[in-house]
Amino acid sequence: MLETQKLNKSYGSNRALTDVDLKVSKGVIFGLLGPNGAGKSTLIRIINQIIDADSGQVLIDGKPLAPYHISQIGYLPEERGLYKKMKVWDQMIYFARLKGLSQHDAKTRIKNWLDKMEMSTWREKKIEDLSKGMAQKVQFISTIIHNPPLLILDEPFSGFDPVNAEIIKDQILELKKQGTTVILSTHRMESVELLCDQVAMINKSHKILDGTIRQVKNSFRPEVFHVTVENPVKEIPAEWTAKEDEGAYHFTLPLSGKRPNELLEELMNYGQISRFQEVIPSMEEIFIHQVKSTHDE
Ligand SMILES: Nc1ncnc2c1ncn2[C@@H]1O[C@H](COP(=O)(O)OP(=O)(O)OP(=O)(O)O)[C@@H](O)[C@H]1O
Repeated sequence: MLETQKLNKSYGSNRALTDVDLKVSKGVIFGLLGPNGAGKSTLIRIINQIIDADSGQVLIDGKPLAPYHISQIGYLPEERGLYKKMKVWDQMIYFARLKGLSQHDAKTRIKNWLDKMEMSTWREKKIEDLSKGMAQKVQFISTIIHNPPLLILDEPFSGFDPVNAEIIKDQILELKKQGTTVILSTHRMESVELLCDQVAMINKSHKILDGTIRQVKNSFRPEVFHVTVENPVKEIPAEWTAKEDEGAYHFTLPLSGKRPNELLEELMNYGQISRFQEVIPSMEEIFIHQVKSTHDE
């Protein structure tokens, strides 16, 4: 659906993107990750044709990025931009018409979305009278009202309480079900784990890793297992520093070159094994590890 090839961008002597190659498959939720100042917004602005890259190119469905692609992209920027004096309904009609919808389609879709987002009673309120979360909902609906095949969401959950964040999350999953490709830029790693199929991480203008969540996690497996032995029949070695709890011994062991089954077989000599579970790092742990290790270079 979207590909970037050797994208470069500098602001004066400040490099924001260095040879960034990305491939976003159709219909996936793609997490664009990276610490503050990594270059994510710059990349998003290039895809949205707000700024130009210094070199490299962006392809959408195999075609070089062009002005006609703008109508195919729904973009929720990090800095929200609504007209404070306008009423919710008028604001939405304005955005929908701007995206090329007929008056009739705009009205039908906005009504549906306001119902879905539990905002129907707010349609005559001015934006300035809304809470931050409500205004965020208005902006979210305005972003997706024209059913764009590509959605770019920059921190879509910021400003939402957990209940409303859940509503937005469900809507993003629903859009994915309908075939929308979503690029999600967020610092909330738990949302990334829940929502994303693929991720790419940018740090100091370079892409430092990418792949499916499973591939990324597999490449950071520490090859360590959590083990529990119930009522051991043999003394648990002291160096395993096991914690005892009512006859159950819990400890963590590295594979140390063995295959998991070999380790398990060895452990079975100690008694009933009620837990043998590989330690899989969270995306949060991987993020922190990667950012710190490139920082130390
Ligand atoms: N308009 C600008 N002029 C000069 N430098 C800029 C400009 N916009 C961004 N930069 C610089 O480019 C680099 C990348 O910034 P960018 O905003 O793309 O990062 P980001 O990953 O989106 O960060 P954040 O998570 O904080 O939003 C940073 O060093 C930033 O200071």
